[in-house]
Amino acid sequence: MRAEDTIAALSSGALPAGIAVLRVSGPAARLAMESLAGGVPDPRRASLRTFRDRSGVPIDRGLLLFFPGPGSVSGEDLAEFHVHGGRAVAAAMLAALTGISGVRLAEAGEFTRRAFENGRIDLTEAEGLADLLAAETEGQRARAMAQAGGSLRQLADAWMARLLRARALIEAAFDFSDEGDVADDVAGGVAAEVAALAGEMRRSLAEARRGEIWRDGFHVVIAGAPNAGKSSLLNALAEREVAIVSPVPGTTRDVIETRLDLGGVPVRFSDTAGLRAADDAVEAIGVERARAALRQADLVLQLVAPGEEAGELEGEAPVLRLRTKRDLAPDGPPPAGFDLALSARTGEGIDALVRRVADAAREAAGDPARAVPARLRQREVVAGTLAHLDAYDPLHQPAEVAAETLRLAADRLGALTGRRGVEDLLGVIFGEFCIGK
Ligand SMILES: Nc1nc2c(c(=O)[nH]1)N(C=O)[C@@H](CNc1ccc(C(=O)N[C@@H](CCC(=O)O)C(=O)O)cc1)CN2
Ligand SMILES: Nc1nc2c(ncn2[C@@H]2O[C@H](COP(=O)(O)OP(=O)(O)OP(=O)(O)O)[C@@H](O)[C@H]2O)c(=O)[nH]1
Ligand SMILES: [Mg+2]
Repeated sequence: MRAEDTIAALSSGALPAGIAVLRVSGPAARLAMESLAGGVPDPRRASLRTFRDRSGVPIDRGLLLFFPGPGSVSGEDLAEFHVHGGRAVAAAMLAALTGISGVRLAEAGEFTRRAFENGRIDLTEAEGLADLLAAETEGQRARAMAQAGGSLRQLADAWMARLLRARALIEAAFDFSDEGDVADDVAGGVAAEVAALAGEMRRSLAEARRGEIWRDGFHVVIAGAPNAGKSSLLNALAEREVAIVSPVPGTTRDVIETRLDLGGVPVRFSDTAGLRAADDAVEAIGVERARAALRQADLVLQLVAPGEEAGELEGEAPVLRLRTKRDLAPDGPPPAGFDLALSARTGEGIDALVRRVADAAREAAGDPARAVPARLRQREVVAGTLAHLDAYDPLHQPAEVAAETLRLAADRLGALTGRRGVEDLLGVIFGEFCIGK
């Protein structure tokens, strides 16, 4: 990537569409506007123009916007061509734009990458933008919007400020001491502050699963003996035939997943193979997968058919015990030892179950706007910083070693916002975007 390149792309979605937006960012953006529209409009004012190819033949009539750098979203001169959203229109516009010397097609995420490289946004905000584009539920949108707006950056900046202050105190005490030593009272005060900061980071990491739930979904695993009615329940929840249902025990082998939006929280339901000592080799693999799913679950629905006993389950997730096929004994008393009775056939109890799961998911996910290091990348940075902070022991370490430990911690923490040590990761982070973003 070269910053002197000007990049162009279709930034709006699949064609055909009502309108297509083509964006051009970089030093040749003005030239592009002059070449296609015959001039540069006033900044940030929509202007109706005829766009022409290099021979002067009209391509379309549309709106042109100019966002001068460095105040634009990318931090560079940025032009937007809003045209009719036909395939041939967009293709002709892109051909005309890339025909201009110095203008080429953008790669995935390259506009956002430039915003990062020009200091308009930090890495956590770029990751928040990626989440915003991927958001499917209301809670996901709210969470991503907060992070794109800087919630996690502010947390990272506050941590960094405390760390830098601790370093400054140590370095100053260093400079003023005769023996190159740090007085015990200064060292002790800094150690207390570093321990407090480490405690806060540890609590934040402990909440990381909440952020992951907003991003990936609250994971509900449907488990139980063969024929308990697991796949029937999955289909009832999904309101379509996702999984094969049959009277043959051992029908399901793969883990079959369906995603629902429950009150704004993304929830993943996994139907699994019936748990038993399987003779069939393929079924045994399925049972192993079911066990693995149980270990990953946030909540387990343990299904038990009438006349059967609830067995022991693997994993540590909370369990809701459900008596299935309620229609076979509709007038019996509520079964003892069960949270709910339901019937996939009549639908009885399904709404109550959905409410229970939605409450559990909401409770586990917490406040969507709360800033937590949710992504693996973010968690690794915080855990790595924490490892340095935990190693800090100025009362027992030589002063230079202690000071170096804090320097390493700050270096590591800098990677959270991307100010340091992230060069090799940039391709991974921005490659996740679509072209035109
Ligand atoms: N057409 C279009 N819609 C869009 C975007 C865009 O780039 N183009 N956005 C892209 O993601 C989002 C909006 N975000 C934007 C943020 C800042 C500026 C901007 O030009 N800021 C200038 C001027 C501010 C002002 O006039 O108050 C600045 O910061 O100096 C534009 C869009 C969503 N919708
Ligand atoms: N009467 C009645 N039958 C049901 C109900 N739910 C499931 N069944 C029947 O029970 C049998 C097994 O249902 P499945 O949903 O395939 O059971 P499963 O737990 O997925 O079974 P495996 O995949 O083999 O572990 C099928 O014949 C279903 O039609 C129900 O609510 N009422
Ligand atoms: Mg099944």
